[in-house]
Amino acid sequence: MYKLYLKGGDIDSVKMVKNKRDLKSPRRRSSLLSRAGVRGKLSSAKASANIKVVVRVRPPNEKETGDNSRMVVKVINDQLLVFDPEEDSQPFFYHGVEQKRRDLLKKAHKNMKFYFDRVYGFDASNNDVFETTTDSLINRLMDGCNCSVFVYGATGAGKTHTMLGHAEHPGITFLTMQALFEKKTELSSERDFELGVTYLEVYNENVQDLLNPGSTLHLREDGKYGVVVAGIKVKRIDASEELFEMLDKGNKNRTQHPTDANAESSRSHAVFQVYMKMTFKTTGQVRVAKLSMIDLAGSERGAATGCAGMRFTEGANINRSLLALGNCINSLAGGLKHVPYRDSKLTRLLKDSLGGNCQTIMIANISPSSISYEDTYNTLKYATRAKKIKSNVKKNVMNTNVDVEHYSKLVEENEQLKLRLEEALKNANAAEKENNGSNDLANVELSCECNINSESRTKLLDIFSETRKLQDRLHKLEMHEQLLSVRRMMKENADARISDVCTDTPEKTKGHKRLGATLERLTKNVNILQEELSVLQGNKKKLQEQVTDMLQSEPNLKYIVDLEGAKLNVLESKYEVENQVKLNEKLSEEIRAQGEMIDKMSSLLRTCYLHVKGHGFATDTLDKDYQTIVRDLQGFHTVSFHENIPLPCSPIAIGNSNSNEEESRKRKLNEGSTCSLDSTFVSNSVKPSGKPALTACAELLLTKVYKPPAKKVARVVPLKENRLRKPTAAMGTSQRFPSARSPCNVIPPRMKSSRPKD
Ligand SMILES: Nc1ncnc2c1ncn2[C@@H]1O[C@H](COP(=O)(O)OP(=O)(O)OP(=O)(O)O)[C@@H](O)[C@H]1O
Repeated sequence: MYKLYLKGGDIDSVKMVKNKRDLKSPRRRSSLLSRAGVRGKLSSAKASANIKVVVRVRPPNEKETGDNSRMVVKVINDQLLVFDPEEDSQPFFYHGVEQKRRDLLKKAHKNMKFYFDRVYGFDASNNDVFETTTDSLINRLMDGCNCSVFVYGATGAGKTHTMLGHAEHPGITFLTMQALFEKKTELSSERDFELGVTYLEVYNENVQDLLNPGSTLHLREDGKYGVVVAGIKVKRIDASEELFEMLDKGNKNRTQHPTDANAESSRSHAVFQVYMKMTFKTTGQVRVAKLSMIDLAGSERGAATGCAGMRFTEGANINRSLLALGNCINSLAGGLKHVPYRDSKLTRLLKDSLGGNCQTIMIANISPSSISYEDTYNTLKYATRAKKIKSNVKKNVMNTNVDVEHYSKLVEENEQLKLRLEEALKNANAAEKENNGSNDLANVELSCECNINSESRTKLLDIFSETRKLQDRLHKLEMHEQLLSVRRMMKENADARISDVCTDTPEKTKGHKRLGATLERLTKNVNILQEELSVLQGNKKKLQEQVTDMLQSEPNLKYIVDLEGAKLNVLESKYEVENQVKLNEKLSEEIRAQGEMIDKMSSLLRTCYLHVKGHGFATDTLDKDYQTIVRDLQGFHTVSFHENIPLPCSPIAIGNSNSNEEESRKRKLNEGSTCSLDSTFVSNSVKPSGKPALTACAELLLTKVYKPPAKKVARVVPLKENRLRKPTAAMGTSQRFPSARSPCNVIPPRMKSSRPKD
């Protein structure tokens, strides 16, 4: 029988479980064991493609060391653990005779073997976890790749301890940021860095900013960073020391309630994100990267927390979003095309961490005690499924204006090189003609001491001609794919808008279906194009290899290779610029359309607000939210690092609003404490007065800020008199429909003046 020799001892009796049949068939068991052995060796080679999954077993707490519980997790080595191991066999007597078989009255142990990229036992510190997980992400971030870490597990399993820790044992968030700052200092001579952080929670399907608590925030798709939270304030930090205080402050705002399992149970999903922009000082190349660190709420069953009422509903909501997360993990692991990210806010937020352009690490926390038997088992199964997810990591290198300039320079240089080489070849031809009176190119090359075989030359030129054709096709496909991806992103945004604006109406369902179908089609087309692209890239590579081989055997061909290579470079640069121009056109169109839509929405919002206010139904929160939107329309929408917005933000004049809140906001901006790094709709031109120019809709709202109507004395009107008249054709429009422009004229006097509470 196959045996596994591992550091922790001989474990050939342990099962590697895939499905229930594995437990029954000895043949399948042994084959699984051998496969497991192979997998152990291969895992590191595949780690970059798959989500890295690690498991941390926390030490038992006081309650768990009592008599009523036993340890159900045994760490065998740093990649393997056994769940519910068989206990050392105790002699079992029946009628005074020792039995060979075990006590049949006792429940069978699962004795399941689980492999992960890493397993941490009781002794592992936060620093150990950091060194073997997130430390490796720093270099990926510097390359411009998005990275995510999320901790998963039941309540009290040690998620917050791992993620945040405390002053003596800082968690991986702090340790990672510390390492990030060290790297930043190391690279500061070659790159300029801009760094901003956000900290938010998803509680009962609402997203809240933990650093600036206020109204609920919405999610949006962003071309650069994936899913971002619209309107969230990005806080600039310059040193890791500021971080602990900031996280502590954010944590105090986090929704926590004691449960039976944990006195300080976090009942929300907390997401800490770092946005980083790096500009290379020499080339001007820009890289952006996002690091997300997510502390998920407990995945326990309702019974484990002993919760009822509100807490039970809360638990149900937590489980719903974790269920959605589980469904996404299942779809991704199964390689399905449709992944239900939209089922919850949590999965929308984690979309790019799970299935997108992101290097992801999942840390599953478990308790070793039999008290948490079911939860631990579920967590281990969840983590095993997550291991199958593959992510697509690529570098976020932006083609900024600087890059376009760079390309134009390259085009120019290549053009010159091409001319020079053509000139050289012409001269060589002419010289050869003079000498031999022959037009034979082989002789021409002889004259310039190249000694090129004409057959090789023809072959080489054929290869280059083939490469040019491929290049042309590649360019067309790339352009198509790029535009399709942008369209897909826009459709996703439209889908998000429908979800936010409409209630569950047939129109919404219809709209959703339509958009869903378009999205599916676009995704399919993008995938087809990507496949074709990779085939073409492969062909191009083969041609390049052929050229390299020829060069090796005939170094004299170098002249031709240089000339043809230069031609190709020119072509490539031209295509790059063309792609960029097309993309810019498309994005400008989208921005224009969005601007128009915002104008319309602002107008409608104003009308609605005036009506609500006029009827006396406006609550303080509504007033505040309205003023916030007015301010936001000046240009704080999504998260991005805009070229013209300095960090920390320069003071921004806020139209004619002079409320206290406005003052405090200006003060904050002056201090540079918080900073919205974005400006999707901000107009960059600064008026001579130093005030930034506002968008049309912001101007509209600011100039027409609601002025409350003169107080009307409530008039008791006899019911008959107050009855609404049926509209007739003879009536003017203003009589039939309340006018948005003159709300006070049509608002009937209120019988009772009572301000509604929030
Ligand atoms: N590896 C560890 N070493 C020592 N103590 C730990 C470890 N992991 C967790 N603990 C302790 O266990 C308790 C519960 O941990 P923690 O609050 O991190 O759980 P949690 O999974 O975040 O729970 P919840 O989901 O309810 O917030 C804390 O008192 C914590 O200090």
